[in-house]
Formats: sequence, structure tokens, C-alpha cells
Amino acid sequence: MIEVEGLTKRYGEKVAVNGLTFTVRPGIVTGFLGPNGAGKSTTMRMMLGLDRPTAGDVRIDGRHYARLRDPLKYIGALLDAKAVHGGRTAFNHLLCLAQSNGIPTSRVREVLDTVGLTAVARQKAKGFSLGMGQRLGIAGALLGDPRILMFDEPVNGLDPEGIHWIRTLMKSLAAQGRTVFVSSHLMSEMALTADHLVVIGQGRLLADLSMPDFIARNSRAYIRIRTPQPERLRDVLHGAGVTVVETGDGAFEVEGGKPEPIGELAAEHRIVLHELSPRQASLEEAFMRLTAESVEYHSRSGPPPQQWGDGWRKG
Ligand SMILES: Nc1ncnc2c1ncn2[C@@H]1O[C@H](COP(=O)(O)OP(=O)(O)OP(=O)(O)O)[C@@H](O)[C@H]1O
Repeated sequence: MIEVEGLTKRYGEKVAVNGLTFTVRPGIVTGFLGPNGAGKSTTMRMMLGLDRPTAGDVRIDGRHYARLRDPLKYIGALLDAKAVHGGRTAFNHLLCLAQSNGIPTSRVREVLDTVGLTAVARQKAKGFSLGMGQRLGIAGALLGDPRILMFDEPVNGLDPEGIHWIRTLMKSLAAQGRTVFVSSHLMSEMALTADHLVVIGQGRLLADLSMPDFIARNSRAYIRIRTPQPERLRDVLHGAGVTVVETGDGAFEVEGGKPEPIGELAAEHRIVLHELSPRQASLEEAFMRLTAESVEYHSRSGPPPQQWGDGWRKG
């Protein structure tokens, strides 16, 4: 179990992590979600004693990281897959880690086998692909057979086979009763992997709830309508007590309900409809709504300005 209480980290004026309190429980995969710059990596670094909190506390199975003897036996982490001495072979990299943590050499062979790197164990890590590097980092996390595992953005840059492999691995580690904590900025990925979600934005806790609860609260059902007579339709629906919301792309949305009565009302008033479709908001949309206020680096929505890309015509 990982217990986080009032965890805060300031870098000068910047508050990277702001009074976080939550618990990561064993037996399930807990997804740690937040937009870029939300404070996920900083939180994970403090959990591992790599950064000192400005305030607050983290306990690993009841103890501070610094108090753990042979910490790799309690908690294994993949923070940065590139943090490997490139001149070392995969085997030697793991052997160094094992020897400094009182772990037998036989375990090095076991974890190489688990992550599928046995055939390249004697190759230097600098020649590894991104996926192989990620597998080597995971082998390091598994080395001490720890009860707690932590992965920072483990699927970044991986191909579908690699993503599937990591997802299956995380679920099986949780099924063995281990605590699995995994960060991502992609809701779609977490929806397939996590049983529980901790969502942060600008260092603050935004949600701490089970995946089914997140889905129940956020997968909003609505009806999307497009018409060439928007004013008339708005008035008719308004008159019938239906609340419509304009989406900004010329369409309307009506929360909940069924499309049939709306189609019938439109027909009764001879209003042409170009679209009348029941929709379900995706979890990605729900996540973006939840974190919208706290996104640090907004991109423009919509198409780029007209003048972009016109330069080549004049040349
Ligand atoms: N050493 C540092 N010095 C100053 N500011 C920092 C430092 N480390 C992180 N920050 C700032 O703290 C905030 C949180 O960063 P962090 O890397 O923890 O976010 P994140 O959620 O992991 O983001 P990402 O998904 O982009 O990796 C960011 O605004 C970042 O610029």
C-alpha cells in the first residue's frame, strides 16, 4: 500500500504538487492520470525518495522509503526507461542492481525471461529499441519481486503489441495481490487497464474513484442534432421544455432522453433535420472536461488560421 498525505512540492514560485492525499491499494491497478505538467512524475519521484517533499508525507507499507532495507524488495519502479548505462549489457545492468540489493543472480535470469529479453541479454542496452528499453526497465522494477510496483508512462512510444504486453503484465501483477500504480496522460489507455483512478491537475487532486464510478458519472448520454433551421428548432424544443446546448460547430446537444420525441416535434413543425443521433461521451472527453481548468499548455482548437501554409503559393 502507498499512503500519500498532504504531499506538496514547490520549485521556487512553482507549486508542482499541491496538498495531495490518497491511498494506493493492493490487488488492483490504480491509474494516475493528469494532463502534461500536472505533477505525476514529481509525485512518483517523492514516493521513491528521489525528491524531498516541501510538505506532507509518503509511506510505503507504513514506512518512509528511506527507512526501507533493500528497497527494491518492497517497491519496484519504472520512471525513465532511458536511465540505463548504455555500455552495459541487459544482463549486467540487472546484475548490478541485484547485487546492490542482495538479490540472487538467478532472479536476473527469471526477470529477463518474464520480459522476453533472454535472447538479447548479452547485448548492450544502447542498441535497444524503445520497446526493448522499456522491457529492460520493467525487468529492473520486477527484480526484487516487490509487493508494490510503480510505472511512469510505461506505454509511451510503444507499438500495439508492446502496449498489449504491458497492459496484461500490470493486470496479472495486480491479480497476484500486488499494488500497481501507473501514470498516464491518456484516459483511453487507463480505461483498458485501471480498476481505480487518481486524477490530478496542476498538482491538485481532482478525482479519486473506481473506474466503474468514473464511467457511471462521466459517460454522459446525449442527443446530437443538426438542422438548417436552428432558431426555429431551438424555439420549438424550448417550448416543449427541452434544454438545448449549442456545441459551437453549428449543432445542438440535448442531455439524456430519446431521439424519437425530438424527431416527431421537428416533423410536426416541418423543421428539416440533417442529424439526430444518440451519443455517449467517451471517457477521454470526460477526462478532458474534468481537467480542462487545469491544463497548463492549451492548444488552439479548430483548424489553423487561413494564412498558415499560404507562403509556398507566393514563392
Ligand atoms: N526540477 C524542476 N524544477 C522546476 N520545475 C519543475 C521541476 N520538475 C517539474 N517541474 C514543474 O512541475 C510541474 C509538474 O511536472 P511533472 O513532470 O511532475 O508533471 P507530469 O504530470 O509528470 O507531466 P508529463 O505528463 O508532461 O510528464 C511542471 O509544471 C514542471 O514544469
